[in-house]
Amino acid sequence: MTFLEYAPALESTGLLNLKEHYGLFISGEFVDGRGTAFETISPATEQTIALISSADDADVDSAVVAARLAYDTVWSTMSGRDRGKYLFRIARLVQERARELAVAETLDNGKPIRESRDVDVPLVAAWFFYYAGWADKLDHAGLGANPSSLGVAAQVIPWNFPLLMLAWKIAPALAAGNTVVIKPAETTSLTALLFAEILQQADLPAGVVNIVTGDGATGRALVNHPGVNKVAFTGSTAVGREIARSLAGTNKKVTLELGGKAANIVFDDAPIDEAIEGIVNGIFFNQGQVCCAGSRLLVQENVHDEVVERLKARMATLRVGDPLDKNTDVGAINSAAQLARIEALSAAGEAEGAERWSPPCELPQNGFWFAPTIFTNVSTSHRIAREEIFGPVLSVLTFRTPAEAIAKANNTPYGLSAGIWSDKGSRILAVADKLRAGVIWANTFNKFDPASPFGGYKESGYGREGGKHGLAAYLSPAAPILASASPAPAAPATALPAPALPASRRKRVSK
Ligand SMILES: NC(=O)C1=CN([C@@H]2O[C@H](COP(=O)(O)OP(=O)(O)OC[C@H]3O[C@@H](n4cnc5c(N)ncnc54)[C@H](O)[C@@H]3O)[C@@H](O)[C@H]2O)C=CC1
Ligand code: BAL
Repeated sequence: MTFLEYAPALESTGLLNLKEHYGLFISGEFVDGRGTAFETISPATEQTIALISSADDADVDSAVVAARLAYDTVWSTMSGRDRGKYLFRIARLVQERARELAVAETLDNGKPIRESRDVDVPLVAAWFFYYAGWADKLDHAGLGANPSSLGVAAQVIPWNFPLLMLAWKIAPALAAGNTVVIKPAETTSLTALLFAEILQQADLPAGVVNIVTGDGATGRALVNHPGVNKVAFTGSTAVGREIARSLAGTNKKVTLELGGKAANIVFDDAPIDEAIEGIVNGIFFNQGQVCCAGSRLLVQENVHDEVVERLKARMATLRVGDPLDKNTDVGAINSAAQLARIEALSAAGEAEGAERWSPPCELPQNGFWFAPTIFTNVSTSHRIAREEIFGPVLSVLTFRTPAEAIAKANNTPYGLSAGIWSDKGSRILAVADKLRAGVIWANTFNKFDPASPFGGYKESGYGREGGKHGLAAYLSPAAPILASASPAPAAPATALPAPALPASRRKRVSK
């Protein structure tokens, strides 16, 4: 079924006016890609929404050339204050088109509309507002006076938060004075292309942001393009590792935000009602397709039975189904491939002896669905306790002492996030101090704020996004010019004048 046949069902929303075919966004215009176009479908129905262009190597090259030209001629020479005005304008336009963006995101990704509407899209606007404020304050980014932008940033993003990850990448890059070529994930390119329309509405100078759609081959061509100065990637640890390897020995600055296997630690003195909500939010938000999901529940042994019983009762209230229904709690899995991964790991959990439970729920016939699932009797050696499932599947382990909780929480190759639930602030601080995780929530989970740095240790990647750390990832310190004790030799009379450098790249002479 084509989108046009499917469209009447959406007309009731009165919001979406999608095209049948979306091109690449290069130098401020939509252009056809030279690769083979592909369909983007609704994971909740498997119906086609639109046809998306695919960028080949030549298209990627055009996008990088456009970004370089915009960097050299417009963006790196513009004042921070003026760059900030564009970011503010983008944030306002995101707010104006918020309902449309939320519906499109839910349609293309499968996440509940309640999340797109109340979390993803408001945070997108918040990210642009936040970094708009930074654009004329780069001297305070922690890199000394007059830090310089890097040049062209290549950004590759995943499908779990399509528009939000785009904002996490583009907003700090632009605020710092870089230009961008970004590649959305192949299953969720739609909202990036609606965002391109917003860039046109905002009159952002051509080439400052370019969007190339396609699969992993497009991403590979982009990150390896010699005209790129900075690479920012969010996605699987396997691809992150490949990117790190392929960029070793180049002078590209790299940030990688990869997988996770977060421990959500519940002590026996925790506020249990709040903890149950935090556990549910930690693993069922966005169907658990979240790199920082609280996928391992570590619960103190003496409250294990009570917590599991209350958790199951709460899970039985979750509504699974149509993501466009505002009462839905758990939507569709993003793709058939992701569903297959979740099913395979869950089957491995059962085969290894863990006890599996899901509330009774009727799943839709078409589309990609997985019921909220909890595994008890899990041991640390089980695959479901070690590997990222990236689905609505919780593995429950127990501990007796804080030391055991810390040891189990850190017993993972990942180090992205963790949660601690306890009534005692001193205990929370003492445990947090020993957890090897980049983000630690206390008596809450899955809270995001643009001012707060986000990123991991170990196989969860390196670098931080958000806050001034996220800004610094797109800057380099001004090169110091050392004052000489003896006077500098006079320039020969015939010397040519030095070429004028853009203001942001001029070096400061130390006093
Ligand atoms: N950290 C996170 O937020 C995410 C983690 N994942 C994890 O990865 C698993 C697999 O999901 P996938 O969609 O296959 O992730 P992936 O890492 O293959 O895809 C993420 C992005 O990277 C691009 N890509 C793929 N290969 C590339 C390459 N060689 N060079 C440059 N870009 C490339 C993709 O087109 C997509 O835009 C999931 O089950 C989950 O465990 C997936 C998505 C997001
Ligand atoms: N990649 C940042 C949001 C998440 O998946 O946890």
